[in-house]
Amino acid sequence: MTLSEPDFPDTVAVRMTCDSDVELARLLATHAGVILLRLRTRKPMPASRLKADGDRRSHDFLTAALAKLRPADAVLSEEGADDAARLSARRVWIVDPLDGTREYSELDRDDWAIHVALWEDGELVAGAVALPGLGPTLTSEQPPQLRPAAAKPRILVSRSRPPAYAEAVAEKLGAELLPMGSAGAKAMAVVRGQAEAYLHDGGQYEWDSAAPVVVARGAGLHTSRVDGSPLSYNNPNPYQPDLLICRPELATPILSAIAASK
Ligand SMILES: Nc1ncnc2c1ncn2[C@@H]1O[C@H](COP(=O)(O)O)[C@@H](OP(=O)(O)O)[C@H]1O
Ligand SMILES: [Mg+2]
Repeated sequence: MTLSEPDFPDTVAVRMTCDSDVELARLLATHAGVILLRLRTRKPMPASRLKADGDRRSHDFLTAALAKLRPADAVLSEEGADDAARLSARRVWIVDPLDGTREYSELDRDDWAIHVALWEDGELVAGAVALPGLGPTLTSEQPPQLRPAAAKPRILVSRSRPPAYAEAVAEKLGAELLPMGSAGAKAMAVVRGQAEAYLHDGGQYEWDSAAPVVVARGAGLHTSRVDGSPLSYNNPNPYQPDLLICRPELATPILSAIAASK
């Protein structure tokens, strides 16, 4: 695969400044965001085409850049064929080239994201989530300081597929549910103090949560499955159907409410 002309100079710039894995994650996610913003604003096209082109272009950029800049590492991407070599690799980049694909194709929405995470020797060690519609790319190393929590907890859920028990959990906690697209956008809204929790159940894959989770951990948030068990990455089957990211003081109350509501 070759890099397209407008992308190549940026990749050269990345190569000159990318000794740090977290900095590389930040630069790649941010640049993929530029590619996606450009595609979205350049000329009108049907939503189905925009989604397909966005997924493909961002994936092509990320995988070509990683092949060039980290040739010894494996990659697990939502948009690529899964290569079993990742199961014996020490370092695996877990990427979602466009999370919130549906929202990306709705031109007035900004709840979509690019996820770049690095798994090394059994753990997520670095990552970045770009939010091109909103501006910032957040990383596991320099997340913003957590703001004070709202008195009435705000729990983010999928716009299209909220957990069946979400209403019951919210009622038990005296919380409100806020629908939003994209796992990365929801997780970063918790990091940025716009909500207290993100709850998902019913289906998801490792690339949907790897980068959001490592950034959220860097910010001091709780991350787990909805039964409280640890999240684990680079598994033979990357299906990981549920997720809780929340302020640490809400972990026990939310997990108890989930257990009582499921
Ligand atoms: N039930 C389900 N099964 C598989 N993937 C799901 C899912 N619910 C949500 N997801 C994925 O999780 C991400 C966030 O979803 P949502 O916006 O609904 O919260 C989306 O990723 P992509 O946009 O990368 O496909 C979506 O496809
Ligand atoms: Mg996704």
